[in-house]
Amino acid sequence: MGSEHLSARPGFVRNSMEATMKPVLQLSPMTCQRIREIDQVAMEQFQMPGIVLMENAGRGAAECIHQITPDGNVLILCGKGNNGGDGFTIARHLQLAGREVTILAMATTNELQGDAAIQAKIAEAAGIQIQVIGETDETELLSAADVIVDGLLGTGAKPPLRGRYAKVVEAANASSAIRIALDIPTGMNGDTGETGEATFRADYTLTFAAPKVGFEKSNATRFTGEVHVISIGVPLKLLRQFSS
Ligand SMILES: NC(=O)C1=CN([C@@H]2O[C@H](COP(=O)(O)OP(=O)(O)OC[C@H]3O[C@@H](n4cnc5c(N)ncnc54)[C@H](O)[C@@H]3O)[C@@H](O)[C@H]2O)[C@@H](O)CC1
Ligand SMILES: [K+]
Repeated sequence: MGSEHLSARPGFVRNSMEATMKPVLQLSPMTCQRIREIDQVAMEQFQMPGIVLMENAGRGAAECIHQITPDGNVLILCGKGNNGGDGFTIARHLQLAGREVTILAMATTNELQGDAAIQAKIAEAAGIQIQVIGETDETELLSAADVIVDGLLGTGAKPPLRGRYAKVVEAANASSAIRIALDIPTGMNGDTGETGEATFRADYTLTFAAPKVGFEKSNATRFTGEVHVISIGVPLKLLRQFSS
């Protein structure tokens, strides 16, 4: 029986956000350092490899993006670290959901390391279109996008933005696309909420594990937009250790 008949059956749970499980415990806002301790404890005490955390983060963020913007083409900006790794992961899950996805990477795949390099290689093998900054007309890509996802910098970076990051952020802000930031809007200090001259102005920020304390500072919401917390799949016992 084709799937089209399934959805006609009463009570059929459509494959939507409601079907996604949410942790029973929401963590209060934390500093970037405290968040990185969660990742460390998850890896060292709970034997969770970093790539598993990244896969959970990326899949959860992709589901949320697909819910917020059910259609339109998606341009994912990927930095050189694990924030970029999340972007490569998201690309695969959105493609799987039938979305048209393009990646604009700040570095070539062989310049990446660790979990980000793994996710980038998987995206390459999956045939996802990856354009590298400087080797493509990024303004054309940015102006053609319906949705722009900011996977440039997360908890591992502090403004002011170096190199081409500021130019890409300003071009993204000038576009008419819906803007979604991963973890922290690039250009914002996650602990203080301070923003440099170039800060990604997000309509939504999908932040991992817990909100960042900087999001509560004055005028931070101008750059975070609506904040959604995305689970990275760490055990409830770990969340309990970190909930004040
Ligand atoms: N296992 C984990 O640690 C997980 C981390 N996650 C993601 O990983 C992110 C943290 O990743 P990283 O620690 O690799 O750091 P980021 O990816 O935030 O940034 C680090 C990279 O940015 C560059 N950089 C730093 N400051 C800069 C500046 N001012 N201008 C330009 N470039 C700058 C650094 O050279 C480095 O290449 C989180 O924000 C989250 O998105 C999630 O995947 C959840 C799991
Ligand atoms: K970001």
